[in-house]
Amino acid sequence: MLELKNVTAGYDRTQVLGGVSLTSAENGIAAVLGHNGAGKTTLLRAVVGIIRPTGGTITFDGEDITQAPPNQRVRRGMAYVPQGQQSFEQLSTLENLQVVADGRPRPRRRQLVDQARERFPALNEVIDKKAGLLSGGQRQQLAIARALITEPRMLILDEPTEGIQPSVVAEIERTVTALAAEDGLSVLLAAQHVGFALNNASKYFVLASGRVTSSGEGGSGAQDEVREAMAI
Ligand SMILES: Nc1ncnc2c1ncn2[C@@H]1O[C@H](COP(=O)(O)OP(=O)(O)OP(=O)(O)O)[C@@H](O)[C@H]1O
Repeated sequence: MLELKNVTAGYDRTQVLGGVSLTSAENGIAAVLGHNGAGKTTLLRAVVGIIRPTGGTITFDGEDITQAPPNQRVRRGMAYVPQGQQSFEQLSTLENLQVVADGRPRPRRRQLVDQARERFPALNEVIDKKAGLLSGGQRQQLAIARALITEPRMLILDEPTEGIQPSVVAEIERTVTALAAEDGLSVLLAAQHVGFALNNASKYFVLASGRVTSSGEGGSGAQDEVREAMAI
């Protein structure tokens, strides 16, 4: 579905990605693993079009989208949840969901909001609370729920469980796994911590200094190789 070939990208004169090639997992999770500063966020930004590659190609469903603007990528079915759980802080949880639903065809809006709430039942407990008053875990769930309302085919998550309390982490992990397994979403997940991302991934890519240094099939069997590649 998503394929990167030899992608180089960075900021002004700083090259961060030094020629990255990878392919996503069809109906599964592709995990991009790497330490702080390895280039994971930069890679996801290039995928969603926030920064343009300086070289290489990105194709999505066989179409070259290397230079396509972000809105075109969204229309093609990408949904990006950046690190930091952004939402409208002054709006309630429900209003945050409805704002996204307003961009969908009218007859589907209600159903899309309901489905997102079913995926993240914890949101129902804070449905009228302002998003700015939610916990980090609740905000992360809201951010993913908002992304789901756009009915994506590919969900792109940047460190979705970073800095979140462990009980909520497990819930987010369960839901992300279910979205891939049951809803057939392709998930591209950037993570620093190997455990969940690797165990539930169909494939993994270790990124170090903007290059893929190790890749293979996911699952617990790959732990040793990944830990060695990441020197942990
Ligand atoms: N807006 C920017 N302008 C210039 N350099 C940047 C910018 N954003 C990131 N960088 C640099 O790019 C490199 C890779 O950062 P990136 O955020 O992609 O890594 P990461 O693997 O996602 O790490 P983290 O987990 O800390 O976000 C770092 O050296 C960082 O300083």
